[in-house]
Amino acid sequence: MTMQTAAKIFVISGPSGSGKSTLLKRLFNEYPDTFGFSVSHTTRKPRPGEVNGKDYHFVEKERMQQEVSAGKFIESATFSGNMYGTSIKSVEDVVDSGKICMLDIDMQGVKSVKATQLNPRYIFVRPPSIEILEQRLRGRGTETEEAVTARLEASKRELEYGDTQGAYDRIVVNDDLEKAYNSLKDAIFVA
Ligand SMILES: Nc1ncnc2c1ncn2[C@@H]1O[C@H](COP(=O)(O)OP(=O)(O)OP(=O)(O)O)[C@@H](O)[C@H]1O
Repeated sequence: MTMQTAAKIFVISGPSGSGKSTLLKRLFNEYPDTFGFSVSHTTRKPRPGEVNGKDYHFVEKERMQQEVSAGKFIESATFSGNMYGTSIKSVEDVVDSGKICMLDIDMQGVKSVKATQLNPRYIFVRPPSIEILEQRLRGRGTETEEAVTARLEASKRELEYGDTQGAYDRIVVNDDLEKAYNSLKDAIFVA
């Protein structure tokens, strides 16, 4: 059975630790052929086994800088000297391949997508509270104390924006995972 979706592109946003990856992982597992992620660009060198156009679009720094300046990217950032980013075209490529594109991006990315013609549906993944968000971030054990503090600080702005009228089409509260997952599917699929 093929199910109809409410859009061809979904933006999934929310504070770090709110559960975006957890929910998307479940979705991709349950519907392995329906959804896709866009392929990011990077200026770092490919690692052995990495395939250009599949793992990343590997590009020269000068070219990527030009394309970022030309507004061809939804988001871009530099980590330890290497640029990373999501181009508008990489999102369109997923749709052209017949898949529904899932974009996991932050608030700045959301604002940037809103300035494009992509016309996605916007879903906000909200933690039940800042306290629980903090517990989960610490529980994940992937961040230094400094990074946890920075993410919690950023989450305040993310939550504020999430509460802004019209910022998102749907809010998924990630308290009980099962309920949150059903609420996500409800936002994606058309009955
Ligand atoms: N409903 C839930 N109940 C309890 N724990 C949860 C729930 N959802 C997610 N978690 C846990 O919270 C942590 C953060 O979740 P996850 O990594 O999916 O967040 P994220 O929004 O993708 O974060 P980031 O933006 O940093 O990638 C993980 O350890 C995950 O297992």
